[in-house]
Amino acid sequence: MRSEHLPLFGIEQAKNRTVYRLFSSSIFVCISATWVYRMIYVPERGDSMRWTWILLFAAELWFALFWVLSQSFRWNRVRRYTFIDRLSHRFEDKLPGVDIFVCTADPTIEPPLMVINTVLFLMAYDYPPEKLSVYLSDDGGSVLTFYALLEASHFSKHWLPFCKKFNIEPRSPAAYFANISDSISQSTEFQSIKKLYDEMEHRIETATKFGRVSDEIRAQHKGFSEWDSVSSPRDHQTIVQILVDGRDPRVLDTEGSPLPTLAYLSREKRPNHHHNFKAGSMNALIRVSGNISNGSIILNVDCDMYSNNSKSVRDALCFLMDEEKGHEIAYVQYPQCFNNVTKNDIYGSSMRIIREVDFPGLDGHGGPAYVGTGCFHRRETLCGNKYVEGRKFEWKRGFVRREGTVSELEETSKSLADCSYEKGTQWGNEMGLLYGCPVEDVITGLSIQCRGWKSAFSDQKE
Ligand SMILES: O=c1ccn([C@@H]2O[C@H](COP(=O)(O)OP(=O)(O)O[C@H]3O[C@H](CO)[C@@H](O)[C@H](O)[C@H]3O)[C@@H](O)[C@H]2O)c(=O)[nH]1
Ligand SMILES: [Mn+2]
Repeated sequence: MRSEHLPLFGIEQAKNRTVYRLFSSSIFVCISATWVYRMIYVPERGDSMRWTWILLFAAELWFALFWVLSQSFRWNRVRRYTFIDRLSHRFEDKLPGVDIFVCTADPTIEPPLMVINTVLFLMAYDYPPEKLSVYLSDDGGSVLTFYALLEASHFSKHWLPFCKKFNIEPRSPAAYFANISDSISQSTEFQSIKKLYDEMEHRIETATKFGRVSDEIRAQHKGFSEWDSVSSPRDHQTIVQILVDGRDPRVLDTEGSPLPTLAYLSREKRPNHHHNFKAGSMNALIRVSGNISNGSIILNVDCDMYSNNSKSVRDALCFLMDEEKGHEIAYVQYPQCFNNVTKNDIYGSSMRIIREVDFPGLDGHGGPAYVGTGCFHRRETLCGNKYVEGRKFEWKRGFVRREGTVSELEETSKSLADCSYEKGTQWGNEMGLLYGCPVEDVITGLSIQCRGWKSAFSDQKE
């Protein structure tokens, strides 16, 4: 086979599939045994226990139906693997633009320092920076979050070269500094980056503690003036600020490499207008990013996350860009893990079951649900496109830069995030994330699958 025909990803049976099937069958035998027991020992007519017995039997049948349905998608567990080197070899200069959305809603529950740690690992992804844009949506409309993001834009000029030079993982500064070996912590480069981080942390914590940003800091950026007219988090105009313009040849990190674009968005909020929670902010992000960078791939993460693999973007693209099967896949979902579960996971390992059993199983049947974070979408499919058999995506167009100065882009973006923009449109219904459901992510994923698309689950742990 010529190298351009080698697939970018493969699928294999998950490990221990037979063991799981044996386990599952043994449970089915036990369930059947309880039915036999219920049928043999039904109390006689007139016995007061008779109806209780029959009702219990009905409940057990109902439970068994639920159990059989859930086994049906656990039966064919699969595992996917990718060939990132083939992707780089064939597509390095045609890689698409990737727009990354981070959502935050409240500076007290979601401290600005945590939010910018998420932003910083995203900026440090191993991907051409001129094709990467990170957007922070702040539903809290908080000047503290904006200030922290401004600090992050300065710190990223040191952090990104550090990550690249030492090839570190994970690239969230807080997570990285929390698990450091003694040998690394002796190096001068480590000590100087740690010092910069600690100083930034101190400034952000101070501002957070006092709940305001000093006039001295306010003078550093024109964006702060937007807060002069903000009366409350639930009543303010749209704020769009591009903090790093990746197109600007003068904006470079300390090693002279370009930086990813970084933008802050706080959509308009009015007391009499329903804002539709995260789905509403995601839809505003889709439109605003479309006006600024218009990447054809969208990654969405919650503000309290980090990725443990800096190559995730490339990994996801192996699925979406594969010439043979990629055009069927609408989104690639990654698993979630939690750092703060108890040692023995007393919550019944439910997240482990999703990661190791349910999602690999769903992946063998057309793909997993979209769970709201760690998911790469195609912009087109998120905006309502239907799957058309035989239609392939054109990557050769690659990446088109938007024209216009930063202030022009900010100005034209504002109306896209206004309360009135969606009136009389299909946003929240046929386009973007769906409204009206507390799990907007799951129903959005299902509606994408109902339009004919498949999805993929990628879990790169070994
Ligand atoms: O009005 C809102 C409310 C929430 N969020 C953000 O949405 C994310 C998820 O909200 P959270 O309250 O943390 O919900 P969880 O239950 O922890 O999140 C899971 O479940 C949600 C609903 O299914 C998904 O949206 C999330 O991605 C998924 O991680 C967070 O980053 C929030 O900042 C907003 O941007 N605006
Ligand atoms: Mn959460």
